[in-house]
Amino acid sequence: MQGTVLLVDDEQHLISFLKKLLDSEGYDTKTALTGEEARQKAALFYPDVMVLDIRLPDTDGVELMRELKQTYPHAQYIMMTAHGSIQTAVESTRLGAFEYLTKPVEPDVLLVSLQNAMKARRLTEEVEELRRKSRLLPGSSEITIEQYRSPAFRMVADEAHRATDSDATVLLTGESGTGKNHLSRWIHEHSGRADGPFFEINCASIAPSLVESELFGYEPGAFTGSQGRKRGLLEMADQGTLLLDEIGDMDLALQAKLLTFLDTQVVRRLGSETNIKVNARIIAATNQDLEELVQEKKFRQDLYYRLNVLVINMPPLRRRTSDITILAKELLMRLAHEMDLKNVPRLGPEALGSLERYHWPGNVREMRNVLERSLLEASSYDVINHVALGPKSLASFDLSPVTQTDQSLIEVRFPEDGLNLKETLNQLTATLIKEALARGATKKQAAELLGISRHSLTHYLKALDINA
Ligand SMILES: Nc1ncnc2c1ncn2[C@@H]1O[C@H](COP(=O)(O)OP(=O)(O)OP(=O)(O)O)[C@@H](O)[C@H]1O
Repeated sequence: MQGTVLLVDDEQHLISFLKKLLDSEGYDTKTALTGEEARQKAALFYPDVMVLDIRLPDTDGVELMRELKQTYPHAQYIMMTAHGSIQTAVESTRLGAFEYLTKPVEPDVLLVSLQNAMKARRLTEEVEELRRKSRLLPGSSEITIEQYRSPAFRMVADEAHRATDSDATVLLTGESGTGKNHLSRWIHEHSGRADGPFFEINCASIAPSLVESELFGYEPGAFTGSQGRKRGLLEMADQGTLLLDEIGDMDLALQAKLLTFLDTQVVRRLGSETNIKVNARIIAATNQDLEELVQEKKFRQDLYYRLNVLVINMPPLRRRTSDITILAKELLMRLAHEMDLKNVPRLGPEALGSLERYHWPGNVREMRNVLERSLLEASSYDVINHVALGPKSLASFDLSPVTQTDQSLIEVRFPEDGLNLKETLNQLTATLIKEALARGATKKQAAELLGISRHSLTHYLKALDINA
């Protein structure tokens, strides 16, 4: 389809003739005989281009354009005028009309004008999209997940590939900063919807009532203070993807509305009776335990089941130690780009060792911050020899089971005569390493089980005096 056009003129025969002409050229053509009808049709169909007669029975065409432009600023407007009102038509271009045509309108002239207006319409959309992308994530089109080799992340990559092959709703879980948002973009950009829009909303950072109007949109007067008309993100994400970040924080009443949307793919703006069919893929993300929230009655069970179809669990960075070198390179590349550096800095062996030994409570986000700080503090931008890790480095050691399937707990015996943190953690590290050596046939496998590099394993064996 070429796009949606709204023709507004009170001459019924002219409108019928033009509609036939435009339909045959592949446009989705809507018509209106009055200003009031034009307002209603515009609200229903969001035309890309509106062709307005300057003289309408109930309103002045230029006034109508000025009004519509406020609600639909991205649409393009073509004015039609009889000879006597050319001055007014010229004035309309000053107010933002794309062009004016004099009556009787030549079909070819109208078609060329429409084609150009459609092009301009698409261009504004593309510029908007580019602006949005560059604001959100520089170089987002280069997101890659193939380079990460840790077993924990390979599982993620496999699931992500599965997600690109379907339109199913995806649930991304995992600690804060593990890259859920990042992965959702990858899924979008590698799915059949890559040419469609990607939008996101964080359900925790704005008030529940606002989340609802952002998602579903509204009509004038839908609630106190609502002015104008707004399309919701679900509508805007048509043919694309919408990320609902922090879904665990979504209000219960809104959860019910979301569930209805997922079942029907139909949206109704607040204050409207009209159903709008939307084809948007939903990715939901959370760092909370939704099952626990269901038990606490803070999350609807039916919605949980509905979301729990294609679940991708992002592993914390401390379980992806063998990815650290590559991830650090990737982050440095992005930082260098953002800081306009000529070369991408390298990491010295000592700095890399520190990154691998650290436990990353804030995950990838923390690593990015650490590298940024180190870059700012570095004396040269060629090699970073030192990374400035936070004081939390050891205190945040993860005591939960190493794999999801392995539910066995590790007991820590606290010394009676004091709680020496370093000693306790060393004891725990040694226990884990011995267990990994017993389970893995080779040192390489043991290192993989532990999620660390062979180099780090050798370091620990030596430092903790373990006989392999
Ligand atoms: N593979 C990656 N390569 C480069 N940067 C990454 C990667 N993964 C995550 N990041 C960066 O790390 C930061 C945190 O990632 P992201 O926002 O995706 O995490 P999140 O899990 O969605 O966090 P939260 O739960 O707090 O919303 C972002 O700056 C993101 O660009």
